[in-house]
Amino acid sequence: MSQGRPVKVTVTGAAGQIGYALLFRIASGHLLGPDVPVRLSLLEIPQAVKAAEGTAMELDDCAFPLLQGIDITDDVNQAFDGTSVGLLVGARPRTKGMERGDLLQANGGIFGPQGKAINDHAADDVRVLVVGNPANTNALIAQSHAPDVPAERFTAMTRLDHNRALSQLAAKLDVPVTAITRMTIWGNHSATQYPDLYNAEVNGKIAAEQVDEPWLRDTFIPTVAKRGAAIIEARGASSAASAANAALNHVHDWFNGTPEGDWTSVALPSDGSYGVPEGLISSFPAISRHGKWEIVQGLPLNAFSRDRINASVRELTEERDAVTQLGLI
Ligand SMILES: NC(=O)c1ccc[n+]([C@@H]2O[C@H](COP(=O)([O-])OP(=O)(O)OC[C@H]3O[C@@H](n4cnc5c(N)ncnc54)[C@H](O)[C@@H]3O)[C@@H](O)[C@H]2O)c1
Ligand SMILES: O=C(O)C[C@H](O)C(=O)O
Repeated sequence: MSQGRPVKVTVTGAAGQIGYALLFRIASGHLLGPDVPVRLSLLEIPQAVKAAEGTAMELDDCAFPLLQGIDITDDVNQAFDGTSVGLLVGARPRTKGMERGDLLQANGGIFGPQGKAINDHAADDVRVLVVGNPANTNALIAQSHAPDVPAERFTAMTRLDHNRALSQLAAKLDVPVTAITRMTIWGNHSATQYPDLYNAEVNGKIAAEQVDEPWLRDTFIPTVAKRGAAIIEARGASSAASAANAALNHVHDWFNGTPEGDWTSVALPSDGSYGVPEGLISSFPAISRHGKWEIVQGLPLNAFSRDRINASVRELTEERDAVTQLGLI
């Protein structure tokens, strides 16, 4: 039986691919838990509101016990009024031949107004996941417009990369994904991301010691880092269901905690950890305790790892400078 007051969850881009893969699972309890009622607030651009209404009709037709209302709007302030969870998905996806950073001009302008609306209208406990690409820098744009909201409540999604790394390593070693712990995606959700097998473990032993180095460096890392482009090549469109799944994993763990002795990957505003410049939204190993992400401290980084992380952080710094030049933060 669903208990208590519903948690308001705002999803932008509700009429899009990811939105369609996400909303029914949120209403089924996969976001916050099987006993947490939700109220959905769907934000779309005016010309897509009718499509969002169609999705809402289907949500109604599922008669979900946990779904206690759906609001649909093109008004950003109304969309975030009283919201506790913001899933900022609405943004243009890249197409074949583009890098995610090429979307900065097209999408960057979306996230400032949404950050301000969150600042002015969201609930005090609001937590935000930015999915729209380039996700890390779009999260920085949104966060920079919400000075009254603790910075760490703004995150960007690298959980899809994290899940991809688990899947690739499991296939290589012919183990279930549940045999793998302590996986980390460092840096930017881009081709410079660094999936770290020197701290990951398979059946309790360091992963890097169980694979050959050429495979690790020349196959595993590029396969994970460029998986988004491979999906676009194969599907003719960017990832949707796997992205929605990762968004659900991210928020579910944020609210419910990460497993004891393990961690996940979250792009968070840096506090200077691991030499990542303060304020950059970069992916770190993170645990969730009492609804708060904490960066896992003290992991050893060899020279190779350090170089890879530095390269991705350099890209994030360049993106931050670019959006500053554009007046977006
Ligand atoms: N971070 C990740 O791991 C990850 C994974 C997959 C996709 N993505 C990104 O997620 C975004 C959405 O992907 P998609 O496949 O759903 O795209 P899509 O084109 O299918 O849907 C995007 C939706 O956003 C809406 N939208 C555009 N501007 C908006 C605004 N200002 N407010 C509200 N809604 C707005 C559009 O009308 C559209 O319905 C893309 O930028 C894509 O690159 C990120
Ligand atoms: O690669 C993309 O453009 C979509 C998304 O960021 C992904 O990683 O699948």
